[in-house]
Amino acid sequence: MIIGLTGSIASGKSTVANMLREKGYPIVDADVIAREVVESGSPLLKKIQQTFGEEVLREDGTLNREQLGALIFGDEVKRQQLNELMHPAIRGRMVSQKEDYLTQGYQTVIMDIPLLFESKLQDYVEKIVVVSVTKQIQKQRLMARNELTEAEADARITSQLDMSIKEQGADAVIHNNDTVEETEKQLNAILENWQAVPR
Ligand SMILES: CC(C)(COP(=O)(O)OP(=O)(O)OC[C@H]1O[C@@H](n2cnc3c(N)ncnc32)[C@H](O)[C@@H]1O)[C@@H](O)C(=O)NCCC(=O)NCCS
Ligand SMILES: Nc1ncnc2c1ncn2[C@@H]1O[C@H](COP(=O)(O)OP(=O)(O)OP(=O)(O)O)[C@@H](O)[C@H]1O
Repeated sequence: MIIGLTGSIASGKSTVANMLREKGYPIVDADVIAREVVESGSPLLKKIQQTFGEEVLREDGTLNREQLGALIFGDEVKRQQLNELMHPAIRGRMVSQKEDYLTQGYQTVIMDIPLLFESKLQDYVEKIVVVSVTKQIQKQRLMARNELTEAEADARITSQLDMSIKEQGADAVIHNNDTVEETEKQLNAILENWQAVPR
């Protein structure tokens, strides 16, 4: 079974993915792949530099993530430009990692894809779990984790689809407003219900 794990920024996807990893499920992580495809010296990083300017590179030639984030969150046109450059490469690697895990004999593969709904990737998975939080908790956790101002946090939150739309498209919703223990209980119930074993 291919399970898509999604939610909104700072809703708790990585927290849930880590629980799944500990239980032995293989995880395809779109955010990790998004870092790999722009490694220093990669053709994609060169294209990003040509599109957005020298300032998105650090002196050592690596991507300046804060700088690129400041450019694209809050500027819809630039964000779409970046998506068009990066998403085909990210999708290709996600699919090949998933195939590798299936070949290795795993019965369930988790695809952690923050933009699953925004990028219309529903057909890449069989079941969708949405990790949801209230707007207030989401903003608090995002500001704390990324050391962002309220305006910066708002720009990131509004660059994604509303949580209620994601919940409507989900096969199961995990409400991550309480303790991580409460979140894990909800996760366990879903896995049991779907009889989703790693191997
Ligand atoms: C702009 C970048 C460099 C900022 O890096 P930074 O380290 O600050 O953030 P990080 O990569 O950890 O992403 C954090 C979260 O931001 C959100 N996010 C990232 N990119 C986007 C985007 N293009 N549109 C909307 N939300 C996004 C996701 O919820 C993601 O989980 C980076 O997010 C990026 O390369 N984005 C484009 C690739 C992409 O779409 N990634 C999302 C998963 S496919
Ligand atoms: N139940 C919880 N209680 C308290 N803090 C939590 C809880 N769940 C997650 N957090 C914290 O909230 C922040 C966001 O969680 P996490 O990184 O798992 O979200 P994410 O959805 O993966 O984020 P992103 O979309 O940015 O990758 C982290 O700092 C995490 O430690």
